[in-house]
Amino acid sequence: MSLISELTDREHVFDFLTPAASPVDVRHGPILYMEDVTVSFDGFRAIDELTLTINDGELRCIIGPNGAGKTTMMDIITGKTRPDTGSVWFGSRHNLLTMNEPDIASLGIGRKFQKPTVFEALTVFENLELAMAADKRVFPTLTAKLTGEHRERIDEVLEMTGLQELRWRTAGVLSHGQKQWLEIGMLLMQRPRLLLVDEPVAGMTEQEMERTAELLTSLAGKQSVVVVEHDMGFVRSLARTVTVLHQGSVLAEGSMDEVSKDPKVVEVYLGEGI
Ligand SMILES: Nc1ncnc2c1ncn2[C@@H]1O[C@H](COP(=O)(O)OP(=O)(O)OP(=O)(O)O)[C@@H](O)[C@H]1O
Repeated sequence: MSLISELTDREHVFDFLTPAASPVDVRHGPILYMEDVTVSFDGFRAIDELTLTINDGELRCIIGPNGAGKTTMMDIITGKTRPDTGSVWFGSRHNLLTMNEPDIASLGIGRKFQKPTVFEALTVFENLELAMAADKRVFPTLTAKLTGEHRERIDEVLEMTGLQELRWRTAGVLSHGQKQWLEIGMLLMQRPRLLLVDEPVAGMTEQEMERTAELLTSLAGKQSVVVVEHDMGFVRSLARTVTVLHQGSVLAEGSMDEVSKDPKVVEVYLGEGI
């Protein structure tokens, strides 16, 4: 079909209007399933036969000493790094190893890196608006004027992140913690199914850490959240299942109390205190 006839054919569904992907199917199992995943860099196994399951709606903390493979694991889930062997499934329908980074993101996997990357010159509201526009499922329906539905979503996210009062503030003047919450809010604008959050509380005050724990806890259930964190006090405050990674595979899994008493875990942390 030529471009002209495509444009004049009102029955035609344009590619950009087609839903990004079929929905995630979690009826028969977890939202994320990694099995026997191995990645080597110049012969060094950064991830070594890693098997990990994240349930739908779960809030999971991943801890582990430096170099344990936490970042590489996130890179594999988001399609940034391809494993040498193994399988990675998002629900029972989507084989993530056959997909590229943008397609994985549009399936509903959002990633928050350690440093906040908000648009400092824009207001909190504009940052959220822009995050919505970046969603290719929403972009075609966004007009110069926001629809009521879009405004409602921004209001919802402002409430979830506790930034209602700051909606007209320029993001550049926010505190470090507020910027982190705004960036989490930007990810939420796209209604992700799985959020990967890397060291959210690094550089935060005690009060900001408490607020972040509340925020992440409140997100669980509606979406699944995987938090990689070094701050053990914070992980304890989330009081969820903790997975300890070491040398690219799972060393222990359980509550923070359980894993911190595990002799294998104590040995790995070499008395640093866990
Ligand atoms: N692109 C790469 N090339 C070579 N080696 C790499 C690469 N990426 C990671 N590694 C190595 O793989 C291992 C795992 O690294 P990774 O960054 O995943 O660990 P981590 O648990 O996130 O560590 P940290 O807590 O310090 O962030 C490390 O030994 C690292 O040096």
